[in-house]
Formats: sequence, C-alpha cells, structure tokens
Amino acid sequence: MRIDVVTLFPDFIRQSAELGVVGRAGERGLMQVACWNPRDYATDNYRRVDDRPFGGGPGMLMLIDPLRACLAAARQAAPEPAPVIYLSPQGERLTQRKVRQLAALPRLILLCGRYEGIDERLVASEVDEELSVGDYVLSGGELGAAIVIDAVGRLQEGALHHAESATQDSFEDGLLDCPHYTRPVEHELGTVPEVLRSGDHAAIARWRRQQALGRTWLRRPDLLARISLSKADQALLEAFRRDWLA
Ligand SMILES: NC(=O)c1ccc(NCc2cccc(O)c2)nc1
Repeated sequence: MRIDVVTLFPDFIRQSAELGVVGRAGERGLMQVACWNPRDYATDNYRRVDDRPFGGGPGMLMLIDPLRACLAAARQAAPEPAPVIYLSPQGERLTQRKVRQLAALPRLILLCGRYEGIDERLVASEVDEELSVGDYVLSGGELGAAIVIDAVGRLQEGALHHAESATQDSFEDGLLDCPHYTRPVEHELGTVPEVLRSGDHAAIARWRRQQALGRTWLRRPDLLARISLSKADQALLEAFRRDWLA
C-alpha cells in the first residue's frame, strides 16, 4: 500500500511513520509513505499557503492553489488511483470497519488541514471523503493522518508478528477487548484468573468472549446495540449480567 500525505509538517508524518509496526511495514515494503508540502507549491514570493476567511471570523484558512498544485503532484507520483481523504472534525467518524476498508486499497492520499481548515471549493472539487478521528478539534489534521497510517499499516499482511493479533483485535468484531494477563500468576495486585491457566482452550475462548461482551455492555452499550448477538453470546452476556448484578 502507498500513502501520500499532503501536509505542512512532513517531518512529523515521516517520524510517526518510521516507528514500530508501521516502520516495520515500511522496511518490509508493505507500505510506502510519501509527504508533499503545499508550501513547495506556493507561487508568490512569500510562499503563502493561508489567508484570512471571507466574512470575518478568527484564524486563517488554507489557500486553494498551493493545495491544488500539491495534490496534483502527489497524484501523479504513482500510477494507482487513490481517494483523497481530508482529515477534519466535519468528517465521517473513523471506525475499525472503515480502517479495514482503507487497508484493502492500493493507495490513499491524506490531506491535512491546518488553521481553521481549507477553502470549501477545494474540498468540493478534490476531496473524495472527509474523515474525523474523534469529536474534538486539533491544531491540524496531521495527528489524524498518523492515526490512519498506523491503523491501516498494522493491518497490512505481514506487518504484525502474529497475524491473528490483527484478527483478534478489539473492535474487530464490534466489541471491546477482554482483559489480558501475563506473569506472575500471583501478585500483590491480584491473581491471574484460573481459567486462563487451565489449558482448556474452549473454556478460555468462552471466558474471553464473555468478558468482551460484558465489558462492551458496561462501557459501550452503543456498540452492543449495533450488533446482533448469537444465542450463545446472549447466554454468555446474560450470565455476566446476573453475576455483575448479584
Ligand atoms: N477530529 C479530527 O479528525 C480533526 C481533524 C483536523 C483537525 N484540525 C484541522 C482542521 C481541519 C479542518 C477543519 C478544522 O476546523 C480543523 N482537528 C480535528
């Protein structure tokens, strides 16, 4: 997969793409991240990329032309067609389902706005999708782009040590993750649940599923409302609820 990022802060994006799993995906040729700086495409001698908003109001907006020229350069840097995704608080909320869809594409172009955003005419003509990483305002879209790069990068085949850890991620099945434990078994903070040391893999899978269902019910009932539970899941959750309310 190739990701081209249009950003006034390429170093930030490059550094975040060199770390951890995403860095490894890069080394293994599973994912390539290239940055494009609109300032390099500003034609006036002050290299302006922003200007004041019509109608007044605080802050500045990014100008059309440097972004447009920069996007054109990014597009023609590789043959694959790519959706232009604009990170903005006005976008569709990013979910693991969306991440999986993006991870399956050959290429993405991520557009990072700074200041108060970008001229709407550029959005209307060049942007395919707006994506929000959460309901809050950041000083720029770069952190959102880094989140997309990480979430998509770790799903690239061969990026993770144990492939199954991507398939058993929380949210992969719409639920929160179960609790996890490692050594020591006995600790002043508590003991590892017996079932996890039983070697009974069916019981372990059941316990983990029940914990995931129970935690989702307790912490994120909105997620639970969105998925249809099997009879087995309903029974596990019912038992969790009875135990919790007892
Ligand atoms: N929630 C997000 O994904 C997110 C994305 C970008 C951003 N800041 C740049 C920006 C971009 C557009 C409009 C705007 O008002 C601010 N802040 C938050």
